[in-house]
Amino acid sequence: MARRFFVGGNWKMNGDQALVETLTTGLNSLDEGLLASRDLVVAPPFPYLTAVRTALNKHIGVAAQNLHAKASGAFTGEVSVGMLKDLDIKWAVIGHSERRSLFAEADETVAEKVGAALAGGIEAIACIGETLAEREADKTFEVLFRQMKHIAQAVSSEAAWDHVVVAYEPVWAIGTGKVATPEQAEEVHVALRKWLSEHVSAAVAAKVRIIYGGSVNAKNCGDLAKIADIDGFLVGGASLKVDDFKTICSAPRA
Ligand SMILES: O=C(CO)COP(=O)(O)O
Repeated sequence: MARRFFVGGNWKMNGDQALVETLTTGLNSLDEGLLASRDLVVAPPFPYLTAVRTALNKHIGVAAQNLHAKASGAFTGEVSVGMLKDLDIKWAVIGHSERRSLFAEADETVAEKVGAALAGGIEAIACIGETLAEREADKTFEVLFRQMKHIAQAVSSEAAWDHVVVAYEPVWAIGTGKVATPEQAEEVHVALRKWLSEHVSAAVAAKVRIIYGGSVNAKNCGDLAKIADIDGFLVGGASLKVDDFKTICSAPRA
C-alpha cells in the first residue's frame, strides 16, 4: 500500500498571534481532497498550540516541537505527553537536530521521548541527521544508523511503527539554503529503509514514512516529491510563509 504523504511545518521559535491567524486561515483554504489524502501537520511554539488547534480545520494536525518523557513532576519549563493530549495535540517533533545540538539531547533521551510519546498516544516525528563534518568524514550512515537504532529500540511493536514518522534532516541543509539533491536524499532514504528491513522487519521498512527536511521550499519541493522513497517533508523557514507552505503541502507526486 502506498505510504500517505506527510508535510510538517516546524515553526521553531518563530511566529506570533498574527501568524497563527494568517497560517491557519491559509491552510484551512487548502483543497478538501488534498487534506483528506495527506497528513499535514504544523508545529507552532508551545504558547500557540491551543490557538492553532482551535483555528485549524480538524483534518490538519498540530504538533508540539518537543516533550518531556516523564508524566509530571519537578521539571521546570517542560511539557508532558499528558498535557499535549489534554490540549488535543496528537503529534510531536522529537529529537530535532537543534534539540540535540543546542540542548544536549542524547540518542538515549530522544529514544526515551519517542517511547513516552508512543506510550501516551502521541504520534512521533522522530528526527535524525548528520552534520557536515560527519558527512565529509564519510560517517553519514554510521551516524544515521546509530540514531535510528536508538529510536527503533523505543518502538515496542510492529504496530507502534504506524505512529512514527522518521524525518531525515541533514544538519548541513537546515536553515542554510543548501538543500540535499533529490539523489542525496533518495540515497539516504533507501539506506534507512534497508536498515529497517534488516533490523526491524520488512513490513516496517515498507510502511514507515521517511520524510526529508532541510531547506525545502516552494521551488525545490516538486523535484523532491517525485522521489518514491521521499514520503514527505519537514519544513522550517518556508512553513512560516503561507503561500510557499501551501505550495509545498500540494507538491505533486510523480
Ligand atoms: O529544521 C527544519 C525543519 O524541522 C528545516 O528547516 P529549514 O526548512 O528552515 O531548513
